[in-house]
Amino acid sequence: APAPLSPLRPVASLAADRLATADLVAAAKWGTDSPIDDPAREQQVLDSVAAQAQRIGADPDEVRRIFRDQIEANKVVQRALFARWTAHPEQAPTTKPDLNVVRQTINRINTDLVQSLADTTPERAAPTCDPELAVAVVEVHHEKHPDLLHTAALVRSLVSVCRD
Ligand SMILES: O=C(O)C(=O)C[C@]1(C(=O)O)C=C[C@@H](O)C=C1
Repeated sequence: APAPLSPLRPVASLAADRLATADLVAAAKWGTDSPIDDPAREQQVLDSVAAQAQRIGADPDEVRRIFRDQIEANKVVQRALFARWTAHPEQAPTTKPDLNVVRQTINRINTDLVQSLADTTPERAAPTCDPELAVAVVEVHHEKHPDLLHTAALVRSLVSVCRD
């Protein structure tokens, strides 16, 4: 019989999907005046996920904190890619995605991630949360085989998932 999946796998999996969008965001911004940091967009993301959390009975402050980490991790990937493309211009992207389209994808992932956080409220409060989250990260690493940068950023994005 297959081993049971970590209950936190959907959370880790969606966080990984969200981080995969950082490559597209970076490509959209590369060579333009749009900075990696967009405080107005961050505020919009945080207000929107907090409102959704409120509607579905999750803790809005906790969801806000977790999404601050999601955004921070996204910027870690974007900054690393900018540094790589600056040092190795031949690796820079040759096509530029539409940032608004990428943000629509991010919005959909945000919605699913808030739902997964709400669904795992008891697991995230349990003393088993840290080991289960570690297992989930390994499972996602094996499933999606992200590179080291994205796996390191994934770990960064999940630091507030386990409640106290
Ligand atoms: O939408 C962007 O411009 C992004 O870079 C993505 C993102 C996010 O993770 O949601 C990250 C950094 C920006 O400051 C704003 C939002």
